[in-house]
Amino acid sequence: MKFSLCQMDIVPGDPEANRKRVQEWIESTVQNENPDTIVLPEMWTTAYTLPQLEEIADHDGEPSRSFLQQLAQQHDVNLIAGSVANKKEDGIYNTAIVIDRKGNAVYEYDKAHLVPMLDEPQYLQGGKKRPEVFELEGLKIGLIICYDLRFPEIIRPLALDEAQALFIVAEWPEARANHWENLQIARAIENQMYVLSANRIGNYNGVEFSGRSMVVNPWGDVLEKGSQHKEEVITTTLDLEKVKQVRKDVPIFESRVPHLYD
Ligand SMILES: O=C(O)CCC(=O)C(=O)O
Repeated sequence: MKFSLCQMDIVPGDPEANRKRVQEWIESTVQNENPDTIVLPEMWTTAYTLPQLEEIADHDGEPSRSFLQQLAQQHDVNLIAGSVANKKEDGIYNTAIVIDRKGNAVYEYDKAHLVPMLDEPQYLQGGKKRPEVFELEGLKIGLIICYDLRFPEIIRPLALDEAQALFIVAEWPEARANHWENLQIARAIENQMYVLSANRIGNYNGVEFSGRSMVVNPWGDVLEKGSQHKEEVITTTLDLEKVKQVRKDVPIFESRVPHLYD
């Protein structure tokens, strides 16, 4: 399966403008790269305009879900469609959305860990469920949102449930770019799976975002890395034999001692 990771800038607080941009990104990515799956960054409808979210967040995933379903179907492409600010009954969540190429809503996940450094806990609710493995065309996938990357506790169960690739949708700041890069490599090595990420670029409210969207193989080799400042599309294919091979060569899942871990 061929994946295109969209390393975009985001217009703060203007979902309509961002939907227009995402539509253009999807159209040009399909035309230029012909991927099976396109990946978008975190909170791409609004960016981190937290005090405005009461007015501009989606309601129960709409209109983003329908907008993405229509685009996926029209362009015959799966969408790991980043995340959006999403108002539900008890507050606003940071919700990741996955749509398949037929326009089916395959999976949604509310970001579990809220970032104190960006004041998320003041404005958002943390997701109540851990991420689960879902499938796109036979590939077993885990999906997390940005700060979740710091919590191996929620990523290990995805590997134990046979995920072959972990996707990270993000707005990770430049100030902690070394954590961004090294944690992705660590998660790939310790879980012996591909790690692919789509991070935003640009600035908002004095925070510079770090780009550097990545593709890391299950051995921990960085196969692709976006630049720091430029909008770009990174396209890659995955060799699933590599997951099997690494798990065979260093059989950590057979060496685990679960009763020591509680
Ligand atoms: O963990 C970090 O340093 C950044 C996390 C973040 O920016 C986010 O989750 O949006």
